[in-house]
This record gives sequence, structure tokens and C-alpha cells, in this order.
Amino acid sequence: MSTRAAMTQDELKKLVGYKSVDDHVESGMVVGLGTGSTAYFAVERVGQKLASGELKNVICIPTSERTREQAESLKIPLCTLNEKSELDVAIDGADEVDPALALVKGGGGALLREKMVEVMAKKFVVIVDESKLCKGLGPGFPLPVEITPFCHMHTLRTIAKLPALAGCEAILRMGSSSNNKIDGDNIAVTDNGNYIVDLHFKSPIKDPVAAASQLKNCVGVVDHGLFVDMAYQVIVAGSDGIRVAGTDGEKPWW
Ligand SMILES: O=C[C@H](O)[C@H](O)[C@H](O)COP(=O)(O)O
Repeated sequence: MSTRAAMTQDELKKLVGYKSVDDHVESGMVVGLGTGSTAYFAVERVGQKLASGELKNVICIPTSERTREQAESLKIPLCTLNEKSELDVAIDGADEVDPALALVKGGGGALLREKMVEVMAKKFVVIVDESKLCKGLGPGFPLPVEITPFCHMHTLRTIAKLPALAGCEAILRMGSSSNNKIDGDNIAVTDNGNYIVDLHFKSPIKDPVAAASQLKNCVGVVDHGLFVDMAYQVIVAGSDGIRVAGTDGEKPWW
């Protein structure tokens, strides 16, 4: 049995988190910091390298309050998109990655800030363990959609009827099912004060581009967890070790 085969999922996440920083972050850069249990290790690595002096003059933009808190605890210099709109690189995890490197994100409810930051990065580097790889987006992980609280059940019903999302079951995210805050009715509330609807699919979303466009055009939807045509590279850790798909890497193999 190889050493890698014995690794836990957390150890795999740490491997890709550290590699993403070692490969892509240099002194003087503006860096987007993702959210979640995989991005956690990339943030940790940036903090380590700044503390040791291996990295200098790096400024980071966090994609959630959780990540901001972690970065502050590591004394990582931070700013927002208001101060700096152009990022050299952004690093984040994903809930699903298909062979076109389209992603589902937002399992932790951070999708809006993640998308706002990551779309502005010259390189958006995605870090996952191999359990996130899929042939088609949808059935493996519910697609999160951030909606405004005003008349949220109306928006939920409207989303469920969109043609490109046919067959999905739309479920309002409650407090116990995420890391988000909770309002008086036990509904999960994002960092932006919005709600999340999770779309459950039995079969893959046929056309993620059409689904993304229809969701974006739906009044009441703030944004959604489909990240299409954004990933520069996906770093994957699995029992065979680390493999890289996308620009400067291999053709997706799954
Ligand atoms: O809202 C959360 C983010 O989109 C995360 O990046 C995503 O859910 C992956 O998280 P994890 O690395 O914890 O699986």
C-alpha cells in the first residue's frame, strides 16, 4: 500500500492547499483567499510563509467572514475589492468539478463573495481531493443559490420552474445544514444577509451555461454556485498523489 493511500481526506486537503500557495503565490501579489475546509490550508500556508519571511508584501482578499477571521489570526494583511480590484491569483475549494472544469460551489454559503473575488483574479486555482471530481454537475452535491430574503418562497418556486433546472427539488437551507448564521426562524443566513436555496438533482445538469444564465436572470436571485469558465487550474489530491488539470496541467482525466 502506498503512503498516499493511507492519507485521510484532511491530509489530502492540506497537500493541495499547501501546493497551491507554493506554486502560485509570490511576494508582492494580491491574493484571493477562498472559504471552506480545503481553502483553510491555503490560508494557513500563506500565513506560515509571511511569518517566516519567505513571502513579503502579499495582500489578501478574504471571501467570507470565517476566512477573514482565520487570516487575521495569522496576521495576514487584508484588503477588500473596494481597495484592489485586480488579483494575481485566487485559491479556493469546490464541491464538484466536471471535466470542463466547471464547478459547483457554495456548500458553506460563501458563493457570492467567492465569485466576486475569484472572477477578478488573473488565475483562479481550484484545490480539491478526488472525491469532488464528477462526470456531470448536480447529482453529487446540491447546487446552492443565494436569494434575497424578501418573498423567498416565491423566488424558490420560480427557480424550481426554470427550464434548464427541470427536475430539481429546491430546498431552503436551514441553520443546521451549513456554517452560516441562523435567523429567528432557523433559516441559514449568509454573510450578506441573504438566504440559500439548495437545488437537488437526480441526474446531471444538461447545460450548466444555460442553467447559470437562467438563474442569473431570475429576479430575487443574488447569485448561484455554478462557476463556469473560471478555473485556470484544478489541483487534485488522491490515492495516486497530486495531479493538476487545466492550464499548465493535464487534460481532465475523469
Ligand atoms: O461556500 C463554500 C465554498 O464554496 C467552498 O469552497 C466549498 O463548499 C468547498 O468546501 P470544502 O473545501 O470544505 O469542501
